[in-house]
Amino acid sequence: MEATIKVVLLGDSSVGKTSIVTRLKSGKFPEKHAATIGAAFVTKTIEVSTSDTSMEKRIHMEIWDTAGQERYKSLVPMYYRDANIALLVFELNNAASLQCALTWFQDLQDRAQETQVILVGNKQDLVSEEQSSKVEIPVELQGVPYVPVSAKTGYNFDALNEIIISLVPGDQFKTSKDNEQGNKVELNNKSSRSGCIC
Ligand SMILES: Nc1nc2c(ncn2[C@@H]2O[C@H](COP(=O)(O)OP(=O)(O)OP(=O)(O)O)[C@@H](O)[C@H]2O)c(=O)[nH]1
Repeated sequence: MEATIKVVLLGDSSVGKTSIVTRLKSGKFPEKHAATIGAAFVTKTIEVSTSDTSMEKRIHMEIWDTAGQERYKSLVPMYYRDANIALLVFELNNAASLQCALTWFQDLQDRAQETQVILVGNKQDLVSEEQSSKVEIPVELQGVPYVPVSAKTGYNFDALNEIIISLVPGDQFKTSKDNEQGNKVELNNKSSRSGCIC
């Protein structure tokens, strides 16, 4: 069973969106950092194994990392359009960045109601465990899954992956047979369209 989902990261500049993408993709913390220009795109496949091998799932994630700098803000809606999941990233040591995440949440509610949201508090390595679990989540975000992480140490990335997996709707999964069938339909449509044009 396979599913392809679009995941987008939103949040203030320097909260660690690119570092989270790198940690998700390769399990590493990037040595060099440069502010994202516009947006960047990577893919990552997660294998979900179960005791019944016929039920094994593969999730292909198309991950869009957006730029947090103000000058790119107007471009961001283009990237979260049609996203299945949005990671709203803030820094645990910076309360203003949580307010910025709230602004993105309100934007999504206005323009992308279908997108599922995960609130990600990054840089857990810079605060105490108590501070990261006692974050004052704004009331609007209180029903949203929340996970404190550290892109630097890898803390809680298993939990983040699990939340992502749990948010992929069952009907998004197709068997390879379904996919072949989809391709056949697509080919048939193409040939009938080309017939019309002639
Ligand atoms: N201590 C610590 N630093 C981090 C962590 N994640 C990212 N950083 C640092 O935070 C800074 C910004 O990281 P980026 O990943 O470039 O942030 P961004 O949100 O993609 O920034 P923009 O591209 O400007 O939107 C860099 O200096 C990173 O090294 C973390 O978990 N812990």
